[in-house]
Amino acid sequence: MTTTIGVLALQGDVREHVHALEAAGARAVPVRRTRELEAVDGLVLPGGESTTIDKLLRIFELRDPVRDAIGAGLPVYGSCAGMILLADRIEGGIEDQQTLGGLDVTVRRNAFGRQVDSFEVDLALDGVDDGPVRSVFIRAPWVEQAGPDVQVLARIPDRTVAGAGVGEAAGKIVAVRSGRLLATAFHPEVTGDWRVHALFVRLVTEARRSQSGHVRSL
Ligand SMILES: NC(=O)CC[C@H](N)C(=O)O
Repeated sequence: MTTTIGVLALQGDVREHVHALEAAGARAVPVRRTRELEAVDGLVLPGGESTTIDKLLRIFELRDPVRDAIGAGLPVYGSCAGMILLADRIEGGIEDQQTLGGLDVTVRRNAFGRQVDSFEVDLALDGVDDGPVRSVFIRAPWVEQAGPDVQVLARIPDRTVAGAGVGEAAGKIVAVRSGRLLATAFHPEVTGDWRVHALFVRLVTEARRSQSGHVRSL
């Protein structure tokens, strides 16, 4: 059976993730309702605006169901705003901004500066073979602090990039994994290189297999 992955479709670049997931071999469906959430093997939280997605999650009454699903072990990949939503702690959020949480990291929102400070860079990513990944940062966060169980997959290289505050950015963590949660500060869905999505599809497929194995062994 094909792995089905939902893309939270409240705001952000939903279409790009649907396309990337399908190119990486999964079936991809938009998720706006609880019953749609219940039908997926994994979920992508897209790039966009974390403050808006946070508000819409509450309006659509999806915040608690998504939090519960994460707590129950649903594999989730967050890209940019999605990384912010997965973080347990946030710096630079607006008043009352909440995250879904699950990932033991502190993210700094808009860490690289403003929209004009957006940039691209080639990153070596742990778990992704065949060379560096072209990584697009658009008003991106970085991970300020990661807990002991969080695996760092990529950091900003020393020689770097255009834009304000970049000296400070060298060495910052921009991709992490913890159990079934994966997050990148950048947007692999816009580059035509589907290796990060393929990594997530593998993670979801393995989680599904180990679950059905578990059910069989009961
Ligand atoms: N490209 C993005 O997803 C930008 C994230 C945005 N700055 C936020 O705070 O949500």
